[in-house]
Order: sequence, then C-alpha cells, then structure tokens
Amino acid sequence: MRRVVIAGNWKMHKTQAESLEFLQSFLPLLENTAEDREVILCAPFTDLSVMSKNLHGTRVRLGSQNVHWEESGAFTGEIAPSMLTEVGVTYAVVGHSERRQYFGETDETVNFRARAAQKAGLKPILCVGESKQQRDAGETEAVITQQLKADLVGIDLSGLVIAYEPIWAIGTGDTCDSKEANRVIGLIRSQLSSADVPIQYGGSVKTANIDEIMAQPEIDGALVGGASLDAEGFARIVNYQSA
Ligand SMILES: O=C[C@H](O)COP(=O)(O)O
Repeated sequence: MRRVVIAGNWKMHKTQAESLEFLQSFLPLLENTAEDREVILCAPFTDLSVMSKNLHGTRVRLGSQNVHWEESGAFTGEIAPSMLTEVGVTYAVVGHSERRQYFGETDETVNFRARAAQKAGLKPILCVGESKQQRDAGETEAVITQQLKADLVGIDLSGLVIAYEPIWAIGTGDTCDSKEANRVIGLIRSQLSSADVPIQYGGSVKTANIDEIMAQPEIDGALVGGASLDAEGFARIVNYQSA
C-alpha cells in the first residue's frame, strides 16, 4: 500500500516569525486530517530549528529544500545532512527544477545529494520533470527516463519520494491535466523496481484542483509551492476530499 504524501515547498518565503504565525493557524486545521496522510513543510534553512520545536508532538514533518553531499568543508552557501537531522528535519528536496535551472544542478549532483541524504537518515524528495520545449518536442518520456536513470544510482527506493513536476506547470497557474500527470507518473512507476514509492504531482496545485488530482490512481500526493504559503489554503489541500 503506497503512502499519501503532501508536501509544501515554501521556496524562499517566510521569516521565522512568519513560519510560526503559519503554524499557529495551520496545526489546528489538521485535527480531522485522515491518519494515512503524511504532511511535510519544506521551509528555508533559517526557519527549520524554530519550526522543529513548534512541531514537536504533531504529525507534521519538516523538510529542507536542498542538502549537500559532504558532511563539512569549504562549500559556501551549502548545508550538510547532519546539520539538518540535528534540528529535526526528516525530508530533503533534491533536484528541484529551480535548482537545476538557476544553480547549475546536474543529474550527477542531484544523485550525490540524494545518496548523502539517505546515508544521514533523511528521505529525499526527488524532483523530475520536463520543460515546455521538451514536451512540445515529444521528449517528455525520454527526459524523465534519463533523469531517473542518473538520479537513482545507488538509491534505496524504500526511503524515497518522487515528485513529478513538469517545469512549465510550476508557478504558472497552468496545471498539467490530471489525466496526463497520472499517465506520466504511471510511466515513472513502471521504471522503478519497487511498486511502493510514493509519487507526487507538483505544478500549480491549488485548493481548486487538488481533489481532481488526488482522484487519479497513480498520484500519491502533491508537492505544493505557492498554495502552501497560506495556512487555510494548504490545510484544505492536505484535507482534500477523496473520490
Ligand atoms: O515545489 C513546488 C513546485 O515547484 C510547484 O510550485 P507551484 O505550486 O507554485 O507551482
């Protein structure tokens, strides 16, 4: 039985004070959330410690938005796996398209990060997805196949979440049709040697489309950007109505 995993990715939003304000509104809204749903908040590094204290004893897990593959060293601007586990982080997003696009992330470094995360006891949320140009050229399957092949070398599938995020759907309001997302996620699953890996959809998920997205049989959750910044809205997403 695959797990349902709903994660908010705050990207470069929210100060510590704003993160605590969010939790104050958000946590009470999870009182009736179905037990089998895992809820994650991937916050900026500076928020993680204070959020961890405020999430103690709750069902919400903390995620980072990146993690380096070394344990220490001269890597300005990076964060070590143990620095994250020390403050109570459970998940680490790796290979987000914004990292690949703006910060030179390659499949090789994504794989290094994912492996180091697992070695430290963190669960990677591995993002894959095609650009608009690649989709229009009919390359979606090939791009994703190549990403999976390279990113998953040496990865233990039992401690992994995959997020299918078509780049053209991120932050654009242009959600991938839920049936098409279901098809691509099915394709991703067919390439994994384990049938139990939760595979999320990400890209303009919002309160208005979450029920339809989660009604698709291959989709096990969502990686939510913009719509996770609002406590009431994200709670509605977490509390989606199942078909
Ligand atoms: O990590 C989240 C994704 O990039 C989706 O962002 P979005 O929901 O703002 O489109």
